[in-house]
Amino acid sequence: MDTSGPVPPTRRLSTGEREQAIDRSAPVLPPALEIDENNYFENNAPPEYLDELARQCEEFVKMHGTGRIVLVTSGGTTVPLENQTVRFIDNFSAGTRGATSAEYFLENGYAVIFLHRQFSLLPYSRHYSHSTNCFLDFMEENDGQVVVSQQYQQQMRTVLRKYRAAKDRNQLLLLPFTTINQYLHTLRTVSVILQSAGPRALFYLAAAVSDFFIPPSRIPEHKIQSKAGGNKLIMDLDPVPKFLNRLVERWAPGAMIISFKLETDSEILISKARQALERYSHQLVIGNLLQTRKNEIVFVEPEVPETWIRLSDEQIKDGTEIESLIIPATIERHTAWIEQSK
Ligand SMILES: CC(C)(COP(=O)(O)O)[C@@H](O)C(=O)NCCC(=O)N[C@@H](CSSC[C@H](N)C(=O)O)C(=O)O
Repeated sequence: MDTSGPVPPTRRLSTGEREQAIDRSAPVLPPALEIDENNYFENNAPPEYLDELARQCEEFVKMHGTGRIVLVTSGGTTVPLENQTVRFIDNFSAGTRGATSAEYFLENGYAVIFLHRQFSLLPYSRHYSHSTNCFLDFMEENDGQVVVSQQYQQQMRTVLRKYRAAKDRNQLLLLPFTTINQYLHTLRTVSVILQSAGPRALFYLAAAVSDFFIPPSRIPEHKIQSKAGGNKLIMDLDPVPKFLNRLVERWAPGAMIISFKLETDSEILISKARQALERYSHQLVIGNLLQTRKNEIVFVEPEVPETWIRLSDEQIKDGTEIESLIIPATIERHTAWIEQSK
C-alpha cells in the first residue's frame, strides 16, 4: 500500500478519462490450479472458528444422511485494507437472492447450509428486517400487551409457522462470513464435508464474491494514516484465485454445482456465463443483471440454448418472487443430476 510521495506517471489521476481507468488488456486469469489453491490457503490463515464450524457442519450433514442438501451462499464478501480492519472494500448484495432461495429450498424438503454475510438477510426474518420492513411497525400495544397488529396476523403466522417448522426439523444451518478469506476457507471446508452426500449435494453460489484482494505480504497492520494536506491512497490488489474449478474438480466432485454470473451490461451476460461454464465445467450458470435481477434471470447450461425466466407484469404486481420460479426449475435439474449419477 503506497500512501506517500508523488503519483508515478503510470498511475491514473483522478482527472483521467473513465474508459482508461481500468487496464482491460490484463490477461484473463486461468482457473486456479492445485498450486494456486495450496499457495492461497497456506498464505492466508483460516478463521479461528473454522474447526467449530466444521464440527457443526459434519453433525448437520450426518443428521440429513439420506436426503437432499443444498449449500446456499449469500451476501457480499469484504476485502480488508488493514489487518486491524478500519476500512474495507465491500461487495454489494443485501442477501435477498440467497435468503429467498433458501426458503424455497426448505419448503421443498432440502436441508440448507446457509453460508451468508454476517448481518445480511436471513430466510424468514428477511420479511421483517431491522431496516426495510421494521418488525416494530407490525406490532401494537393492547391493554398493556404487545401484540402483532390484526392486519398482519395472517402474513406473520404463515412466516412464523414455516420458520418454526424448519427449526423443529433442524433443517437450516447458518454459517457466517465477512471477508473473502473467511468465505473461501469456509467454502472449501464445507465442500469437502459434503463429499459424503455425493450427487444429493447441491451448490447454489449466490454470494457476491470479491475478485481482488490484498495479500498478507502487502496489507498494513494498522489503520492507514491520511496526512495533513492530503496524500493519495494507491491500492495494489491481487486477483482472487478462481476457485470454482477446484470446487468442481476436487472439493465436491460428485455434487451438482450452480454459480451465478452478475453483469451490468446485457450485451455480455450470456457470453460471460457460457465462458464460466466452459472454464469450470459445472452444470448451470444463472445469469442476472444488477438492474433487473429481481424480475428476470437466465439459465445457461451446456449444449442447450439459454432459457430466460421472467416475471410477467401481473406477477410483479402481485408480488411474486422470482425465486419461486427459479427453485422448482433448479430442483428439476438436480433430480435429473441424481438420476444420471446412479
Ligand atoms: C448478488 C446477486 C446479484 C443477488 O443480489 P442480492 O439479492 O441483492 O443479494 C446474485 O444473484 C448473484 O449474481 N450472485 C453472484 C455474484 C458473483 O459474484 N458472481 C461471480 C461468479 S461466482 S464467484 C467465483 C469467483 N469469482 C471465481 O470465478 O472463482 C461473478 O459474477 O464473477
